[in-house]
Amino acid sequence: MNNKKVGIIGVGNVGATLAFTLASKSLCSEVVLKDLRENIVEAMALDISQSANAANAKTKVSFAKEAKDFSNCDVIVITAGIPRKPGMSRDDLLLTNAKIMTSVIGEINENNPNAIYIIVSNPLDAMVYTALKAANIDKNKVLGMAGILDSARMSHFIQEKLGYGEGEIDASVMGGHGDDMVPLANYSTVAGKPLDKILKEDEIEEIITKTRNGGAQIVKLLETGSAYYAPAYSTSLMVEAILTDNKKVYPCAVMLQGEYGYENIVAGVPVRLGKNGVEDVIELKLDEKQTSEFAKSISSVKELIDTLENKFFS
Ligand SMILES: NC(=O)c1ccc[n+]([C@@H]2O[C@H](COP(=O)([O-])OP(=O)(O)OC[C@H]3O[C@@H](n4cnc5c(N)ncnc54)[C@H](O)[C@@H]3O)[C@@H](O)[C@H]2O)c1
Ligand SMILES: O=C(O)C[C@H](O)C(=O)O
Repeated sequence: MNNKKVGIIGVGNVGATLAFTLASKSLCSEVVLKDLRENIVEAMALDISQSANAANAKTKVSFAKEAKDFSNCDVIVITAGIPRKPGMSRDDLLLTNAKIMTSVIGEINENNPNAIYIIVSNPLDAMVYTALKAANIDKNKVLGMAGILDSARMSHFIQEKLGYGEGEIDASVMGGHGDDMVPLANYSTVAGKPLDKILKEDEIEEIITKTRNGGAQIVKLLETGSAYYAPAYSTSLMVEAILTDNKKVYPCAVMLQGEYGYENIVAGVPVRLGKNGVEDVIELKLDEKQTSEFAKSISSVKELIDTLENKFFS
C-alpha cells in the first residue's frame, strides 16, 4: 500500500462515486470525505468503507469531523458545488459555485501544504481559475477534470457510429469544458488509425456535436442533476496518475502561461501528470480550423473569468 491520503470535498454523486472507485481499486491508503451534509457524509464513509471491506481492499475510508482530519492530503478533489438542471448551461452555476469554491479552498488550504488539487465543480475552467486565485497555489498543483470525460464521451459516440472498436478507441478533446469544446478527429484513433481516415466529414461532425452535447443529454434525462459515473472514473485516473507518478498524458484544465499562445487563461490541454501535478503541457499542432475553434473556446472561458473579476473578485 502506498501510504497516500486523498481528500474529497463534496460527497454528492461525483464525490461519493469517486471515493467508491478509489477505495475499490485500493488506489491509496486513506480516503477522507468532507461535506456540509453531516449525516450524508457519515453514511457515505460507512457505506464505502464497508464496500471496500467486501472487496478486501486496503483503503481506509473516513469522514472529517474537524479540520485536522482533513490535513496532509496528497491529493484533494473538489466536487463541492451545485450541478445544473435541464435547460441550464454550466455557466449558470458560475457565481454560486465560485462562492463555494472560495470557501472550501479557504477551509483546507492551510492544513494541506503539499496537496495537488483536482477541481471538478462547474463551470470547470472558471472554477480552476477561482481555486488558483482564492488560494494562491502554484499553478502546476491545480488541475481541472473534464478532458478525460469529454474524450470518453467522444470514444462512446465513435463506437456507437462504427459499431465496433470497444477498448481500442482513443479519442482526444481539448479546450474549455463548455459547449464549444474542441474534439480533435485527427488525434482520435481506432486501433491506431486516425478517425479522419475512417469516417467522412459529416459523420465526424455528427460525433463532434454529440460529444459537445454529451453532458446536457444526461442532464435532460436525469432531471435532477448531472452525470457522475464517467466523471468520477475519469477523476480516478488523474488521482492514480498523480499518486503513482505514472507520467500518463491526459487532457486536463490548467492555467496556460504561454502554451498554445495564451496567458492567464485556463483551458483543457494534454498534460503529463505525475507526483508534482502538471509535469508538462504537450503542445499539439492544430490545423487552421482547430486553431480557430480553440480560440473560440478560450474566449468563452475568458468571458466567465471577466465576469468573476468584475462581479466576484472585485
Ligand atoms: N468537470 C466535470 O466534467 C464535471 C462532471 C460532473 C459534475 N461536475 C460538477 O461537479 C459538481 C458536483 O456534482 P454532483 O453531481 O456531485 O453534485 P451533488 O449535488 O450530488 O453533490 C455536490 C455536493 O457538494 C456539497 N457541498 C456544497 N457546498 C459545499 C461546501 N461548502 N462544503 C462541502 N461540501 C459542499 C453538497 O452538500 C453535495 O453533497 C457540480 O458543480 C457539477 O456541475 C463536473
Ligand atoms: O453536464 C454537466 O453539467 C456536468 C458535467 O460537466 C458533464 O459534462 O457531465
